[in-house]
Amino acid sequence: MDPLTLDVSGLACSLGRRSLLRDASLSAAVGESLAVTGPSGSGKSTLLACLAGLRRPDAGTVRVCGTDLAALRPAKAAAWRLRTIGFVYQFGELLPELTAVENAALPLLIGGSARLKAYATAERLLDELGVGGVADSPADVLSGGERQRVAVARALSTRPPLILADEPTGALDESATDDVCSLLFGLPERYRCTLVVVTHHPQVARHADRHLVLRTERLLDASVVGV
Ligand SMILES: Nc1ncnc2c1ncn2[C@@H]1O[C@H](COP(=O)(O)OP(=O)(O)OP(=O)(O)O)[C@@H](O)[C@H]1O
Repeated sequence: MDPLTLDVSGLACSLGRRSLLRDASLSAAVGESLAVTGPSGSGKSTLLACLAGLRRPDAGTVRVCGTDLAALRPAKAAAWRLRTIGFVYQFGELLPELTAVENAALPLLIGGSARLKAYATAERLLDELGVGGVADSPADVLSGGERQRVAVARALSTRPPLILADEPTGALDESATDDVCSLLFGLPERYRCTLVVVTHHPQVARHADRHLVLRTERLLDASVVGV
C-alpha cells in the first residue's frame, strides 16, 4: 500500500518566544483534501512551512510520502521539494515579465527538463485548467482568477504528490473564489495528489474532505470546535 502523503504527529513549533503549535497531528492520503482555518496570526502559514520542510519544528515528526523531513539532508531538500510539493500562494506570485506558459514551465526548467518538453507540459496543463487562451500573455495582464489558474498549473507541472495552498482565494472576488475553489478541490481526484489549503474563509474550507481549525496552539477537527 502507498504510504500516506502526509503523516504528521506530535508537531510543536514556536517562533521567538511564542508557541504556535503544540502536539499537532494530521494525516492525508492520495486523493484527499484538507483545509486549515484559524484566526489571523494563529500559525497556519507556519504549519504549511513545517509540512514543506521549510521550517524545522521543535518537536514531532513530519513524513511526506514516507520521507521523514528531519532526515532530509539540506543539500537534497530543494530538489526533493521541487519533485514532491507544489505551492499556490495568495496572489499567484507569478513572475510578471514572463508569459503564463513560461511561468507554468518554471519548476520543470529549474529541475533540468528540456525546454521544449517543459513548455509542452505547461501548455497542456494550462489547456486542462481552462487558461490555454492566455498561454502567451504576460503574467501581469492576467485577471486574478487567471493568475491563480496559471499558479495551479505551475504547482502541478512536476506532478507533485502534495499541493500546499496558502490563502489561494484571498485576493479574489466571490465569483472567482467559487471558480478557483472548484478547480483546486477537484485536483486530488483529477491528478491523484493530496491538497492542503490554508484559508480564512469557512466557505472555502467547506469544499475540503476534512476541515481542521488551528486555535490556541491546537489543531482540532472543525466539527469538535463547532465551526
Ligand atoms: N520569523 C518569525 N519570527 C517571529 N515571529 C514570526 C515569524 N514569522 C511569523 N511570525 C509570527 O508568528 C505568528 C504566526 O504567523 P503565521 O503567518 O504562521 O500565521 P497565520 O495564521 O498564517 O496568519 P494570517 O492568517 O494572518 O496569514 C504571527 O504572529 C507572526 O507575526
